[in-house]
Amino acid sequence: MNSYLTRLYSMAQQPSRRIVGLMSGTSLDGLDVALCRLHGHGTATRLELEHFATVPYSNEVRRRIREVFAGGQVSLEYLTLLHPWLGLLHGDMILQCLQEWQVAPAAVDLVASHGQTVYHAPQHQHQHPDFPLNATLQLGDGDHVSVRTGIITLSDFRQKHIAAGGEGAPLAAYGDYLLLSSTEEERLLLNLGGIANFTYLPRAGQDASAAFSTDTGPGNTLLDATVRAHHPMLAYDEDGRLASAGQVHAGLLTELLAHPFFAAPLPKTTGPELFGPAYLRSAQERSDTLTLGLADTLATLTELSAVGVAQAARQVFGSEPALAVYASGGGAHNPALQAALRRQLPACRFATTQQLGVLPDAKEAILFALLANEAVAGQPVSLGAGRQRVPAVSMGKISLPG
Ligand SMILES: Nc1ncnc2c1ncn2[C@@H]1O[C@H](COP(=O)(O)OP(=O)(O)OP(=O)(O)O)[C@@H](O)[C@H]1O
Ligand SMILES: CC(=O)N[C@H]1[C@@H]2OC[C@@H](O2)[C@@H](O)[C@@H]1O[C@H](C)C(=O)O
Repeated sequence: MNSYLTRLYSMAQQPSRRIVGLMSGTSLDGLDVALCRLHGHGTATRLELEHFATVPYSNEVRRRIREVFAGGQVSLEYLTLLHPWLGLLHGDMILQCLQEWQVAPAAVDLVASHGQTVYHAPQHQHQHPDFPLNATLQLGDGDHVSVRTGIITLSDFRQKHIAAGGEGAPLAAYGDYLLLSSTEEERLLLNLGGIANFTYLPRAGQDASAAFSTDTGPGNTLLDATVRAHHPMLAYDEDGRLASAGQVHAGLLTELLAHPFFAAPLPKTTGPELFGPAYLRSAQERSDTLTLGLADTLATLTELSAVGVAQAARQVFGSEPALAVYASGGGAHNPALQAALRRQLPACRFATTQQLGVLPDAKEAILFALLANEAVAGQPVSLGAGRQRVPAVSMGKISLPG
């Protein structure tokens, strides 16, 4: 029998597994690397985060990803070359982290690699007549990660979710449900990444089918793109200082919110394919705000992200949602965005996932480690046939190093 399959089989029987979870998100800030020890599986899962780092992307790496990122017309050759190249880069970044943490690659059971989303195409967004289906594409080939690191690697998680009837995202519902449900309170886990999304968790032990995840609209992606356009040397508006000095422009906000995405029923997914520079420019033209100052534009985009979250919450929880909200993702570090969220959801209680023992920046990489643990040692996680088509499937393609 293939020795790697034997290894896979024996690790599935182990009481715990050491898994490196990876996430490279829509902000293109870098590769999140989370070395986790996962005990058990399913609702009995216990996770210890041993080490975490975000390995920053150089401007050159970001430039190469942007050649194909969320773009309409891209070079097929460039796309073909970038896929293995990113896999090798991610493999090297893993080895760099393990060396810094003094952990031998042989001591790691699995790598769980999300890869880099370069195009997300739910059917409601692409509406291509030839293809009545959801689709999504992540680059960073798993075989290259596996051969470069010598570690069995799971990758390309989102395809199974689509094959089983979902939109390929958000996948956070699985991890949030297994790790962060509480018997004491219902919770909203709010990821403030390039795209904002939340997971609703009923009280643990209640009807799991009520749990679901949905995107809500832009998080940081438009903020970052606008800052970069004005200050090419800046990656984002640190601590929301620029936005805090501005005023929300009501006319621009109205035009931004006029997009049908915001009124669409939940759950839904989106990406920078929709919430990109063209979307912003169109709203600026309609509201005659093309020459609006940077601070006021950023203040308005910050309010847009918060209103997107609030509108989605109101679609489910009524006009005055009064939930315990736990933020994660880079936007959790943005005081201007946090203030806008409190304005938009005054009856909610806000904290970060740090209060639940989960590092806000590590949560997405941890999710993929957990999904790999379920694929190898668990059973398909069933949240029931509730609001979100949350298919009970194992996810991830397995790459063997040899
Ligand atoms: N101190 C800060 N002040 C303001 N914004 C911040 C701060 N730190 C991080 N951010 C924002 O968070 C972003 C990175 O967040 P994160 O890593 O969660 O995004 P991502 O995972 O790439 O996105 P997605 O979840 O959509 O894939 C940065 O690009 C920036 O916009
Ligand atoms: C296609 C894709 O990569 N979607 C991401 C993106 O980033 C945030 C939001 O949009 C979420 O839907 C998803 O990632 C998280 C990890 C998820 O699947 O839950």
